[in-house]
Amino acid sequence: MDFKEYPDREMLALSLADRISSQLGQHLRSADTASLCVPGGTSPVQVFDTLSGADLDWDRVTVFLGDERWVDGEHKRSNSRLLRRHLLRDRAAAANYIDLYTGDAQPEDATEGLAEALAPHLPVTVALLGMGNDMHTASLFPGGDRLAEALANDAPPLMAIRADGAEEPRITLTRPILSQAIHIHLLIMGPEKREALEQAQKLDPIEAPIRAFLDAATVHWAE
Ligand SMILES: O=C(O)[C@H](O)[C@@H](O)[C@H](O)[C@H](O)COP(=O)(O)O
Repeated sequence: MDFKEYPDREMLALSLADRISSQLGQHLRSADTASLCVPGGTSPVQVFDTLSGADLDWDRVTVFLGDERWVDGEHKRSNSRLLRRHLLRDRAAAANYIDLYTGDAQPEDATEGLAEALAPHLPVTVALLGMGNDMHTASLFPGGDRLAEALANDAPPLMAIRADGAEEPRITLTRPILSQAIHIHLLIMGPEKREALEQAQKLDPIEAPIRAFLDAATVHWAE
């Protein structure tokens, strides 16, 4: 695990957005397309705002979330809503966006179709992850009803998951898809998350799902 500490959140956002756009740009030098998987939640807003203005061939980049809350795209808890407001605008408005919320009654109904839609964009070029204080990442929650299946090496690319820590049913990319990303970044801010990260390093993924990605990740932290 590579740990980077920044003097403040603004520096973190600028530097991480620059790193992500450089890695996508570098990939596009030798490939026709690139893919970017991003988290929802609240932490990535500043990174998204900066990244949306990056000078990239965005029309060759496919963007999707690592997980989505099973709510309508206009709901205030929708991660897609956050993305449309902060990432998929300015230059990044030209990106190809795969929305994980399909409008199906249950996330289970959407997993197969989405797996087909994502397949041409794998492996993920850059995966940006977030983490909750309970050490979940994407919607891989400790105690999640299908967590063990989602962490297995043979997990399907996406799964529906329900957990006490999640307010609504979720759809999430699973361990194999996220861990096979070419570049993995973890964005965390504040002392509680730093403590949670230290704790996670001592635990198994079934107790601390973020643990499954730490060896390959660059962690970006600011107070
Ligand atoms: O939909 C979600 O909730 C996420 O994708 C989730 O994995 C998130 O990244 C963490 O919960 C951190 O969230 P915060 O940035 O809000 O702390």
